[in-house]
Amino acid sequence: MTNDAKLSQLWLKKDLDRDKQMIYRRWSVNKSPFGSLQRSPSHIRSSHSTQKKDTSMTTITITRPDDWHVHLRDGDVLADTVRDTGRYMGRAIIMPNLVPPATNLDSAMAYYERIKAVTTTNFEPLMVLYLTDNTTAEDIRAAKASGKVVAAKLYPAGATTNSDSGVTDVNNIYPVLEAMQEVGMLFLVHGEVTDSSIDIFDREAIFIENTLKQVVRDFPKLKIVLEHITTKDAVDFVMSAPDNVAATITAHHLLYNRNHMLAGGIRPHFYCLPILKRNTHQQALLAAAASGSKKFFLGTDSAPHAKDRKEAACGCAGSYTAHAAIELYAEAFESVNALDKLEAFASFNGPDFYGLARNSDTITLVKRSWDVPATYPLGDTGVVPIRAGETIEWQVEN
Ligand SMILES: NC(=O)N[C@@H](CC(=O)O)C(=O)O
Ligand SMILES: [Zn+2]
Ligand SMILES: [Zn+2]
Repeated sequence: MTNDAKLSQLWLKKDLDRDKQMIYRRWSVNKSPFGSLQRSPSHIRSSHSTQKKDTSMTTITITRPDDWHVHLRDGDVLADTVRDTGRYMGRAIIMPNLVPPATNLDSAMAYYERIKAVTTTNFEPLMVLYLTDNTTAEDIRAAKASGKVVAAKLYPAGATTNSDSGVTDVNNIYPVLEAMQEVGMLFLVHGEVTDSSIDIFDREAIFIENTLKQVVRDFPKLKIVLEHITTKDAVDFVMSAPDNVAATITAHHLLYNRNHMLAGGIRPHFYCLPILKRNTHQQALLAAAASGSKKFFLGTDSAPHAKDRKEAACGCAGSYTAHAAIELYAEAFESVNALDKLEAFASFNGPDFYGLARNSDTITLVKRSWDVPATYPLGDTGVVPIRAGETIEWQVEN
């Protein structure tokens, strides 16, 4: 083939791709009951420019999202994490695994006040109690009555970062779960067994079999969120469970699998718990998120650790995504042609499951590549975010 012929084939392919995109866009505008997908007028687009990506003004406007699982940490890093999450998230479920953890109404409310003190937007933190073997039904009732604490979290003792004072046996908290079911407080679950003889890649699936199925059976009215699911097993379980069972999915588990973490060198910033699984599980998570099922919603599990605590002989578990949460989810949904499902996942399914009102205003995402910094400030240290030194394809308009 001559060079010219090759070139014209290339252009033809580009045009076909563009046609496909236009069809998709039209379909989205017509079919999506939520959100709108628009393109800027053609006269401000350059036609065959190599900058197509930068000048192509595909935009999506969606109801303001919430983050149903985030770690803001405490102390001098709080201003940094709250700034990132509060940039456009309406609300967030604030994980209580501080040192020491927020185990009762007083410590949760003191934490709430520290967050509010550094909040500069309309962002509203939703508080969570950290369950221990010693949590009482009375702790639950008092927390619920405050109106500020909406959930309590099960960390199996030793399962993840700052889980040492977590629950050693789910049967120890049965009276607490009884009270939660009665007063309508959500039960959030880090779903992994802690038995050291169980392979780390199997810990979620075995937790579902050995513990979660039992709790779902014993508490039919308790609202349960299986947090940060990572396996097809979890997707199948949640899909077939009754309506009181739902799950959050992180952006990094939608975008990555264990090859990204382990092939060609070990990349500690992808190390989080539950650990990234093989790509078939990633595909199952993408399918679940893109299915439109109301059972799945946005929970970033953005979990910052200082750079030197991650890049270490024994690095901490947790990945930082709050700098670009909805932007990364947009990439993930776009990768499976499901941008029309992003709004329900990010902005409707969470509040609907929690029994809270949806946000009433909107944010706009623009398809425009930007460079992610190598680090973001985190108190007097820095955190290496997901995609550090690389690009992200979507940007939120200010
Ligand atoms: N996800 C993580 O890998 N880490 C979280 C804890 C958690 O959510 O399990 C953290 O607090 O760092
Ligand atoms: Zn967890
Ligand atoms: Zn978490």
